[in-house]
Amino acid sequence: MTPDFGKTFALWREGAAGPWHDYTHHAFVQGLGDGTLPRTAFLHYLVQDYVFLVHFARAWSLAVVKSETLEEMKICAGTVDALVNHEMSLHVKTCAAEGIDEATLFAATEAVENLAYTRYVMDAGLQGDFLDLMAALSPCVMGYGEIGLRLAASKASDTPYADWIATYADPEYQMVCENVGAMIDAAVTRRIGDLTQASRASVLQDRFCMATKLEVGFWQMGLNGQ
Ligand SMILES: Cc1ncc(CN)c(N)n1
Repeated sequence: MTPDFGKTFALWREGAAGPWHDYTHHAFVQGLGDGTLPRTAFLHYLVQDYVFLVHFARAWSLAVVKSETLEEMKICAGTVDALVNHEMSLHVKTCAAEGIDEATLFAATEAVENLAYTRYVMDAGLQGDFLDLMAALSPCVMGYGEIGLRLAASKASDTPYADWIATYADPEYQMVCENVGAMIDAAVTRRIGDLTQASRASVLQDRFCMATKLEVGFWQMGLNGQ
C-alpha cells in the first residue's frame, strides 16, 4: 500500500510515474531488500550519503528562511533536526563499525552525482520560492519513506541492511514524511490555491521529476562504486 504523504505529493508522484518507479525499485534498492547488495557498494553509497545529508540539511535550512508561517518554520526546522541528529546517526554508526570515522565522512570528496543533486536542490530554492524548494526536496524525503515501508513489509529483516531499512520504516521517519506532506499541501493552498489550475504547476512538476531522476543517478553511483 502506498503511504499517504499528502495530495500535492501524490499528484507530483503520479506526474513522474516512470522516474518514480526507477527510483523506488532501483537495483540498489532491491539489493538492500534481499541482501544481495555488495558491501562495498553500500559503504560507497553511505559515505556519499553522509555528505548528501549535510547539503540537504543546508537546503532545508534555506526552507526555514523562505517560510511564510511559523508552522512552516517548525516543520522545516524539525526536518533539519531529523536529518542532522537522527538520520545521520545511521551513517556514523555503520561507518564507525567499518573503521570510517566521522571526520573522514565529513571530508569525503563528493561524487559528481551527489554534487549535481544537492546543488540542483539548493539552486531551486535560491532561484525560486518555498514551493520550488519543496518540489525539489520532497522526492528525497518521501521516496525513502516509501522504500523503507515496502522493504520492511517484505520480510527484509534477514538482510544485512536491516538497520538501513528500519531507519526509514521507523514511525519517526514516517511522521516526518507525513508532516512534510501536510505542510506542502497547506503551503500550496496558501500561495497558489488549486495546484491543478496553477500556471506554475508544470515548473513545479518538472522540479519534482528532475529531483527524482537525480535520485536514480544517486543509487547508480552507489552501485558503480562496488
Ligand atoms: C540520496 C538520498 N535521498 C534521500 C534520502 C532520505 N533522506 C537520503 N538519505 N539520501
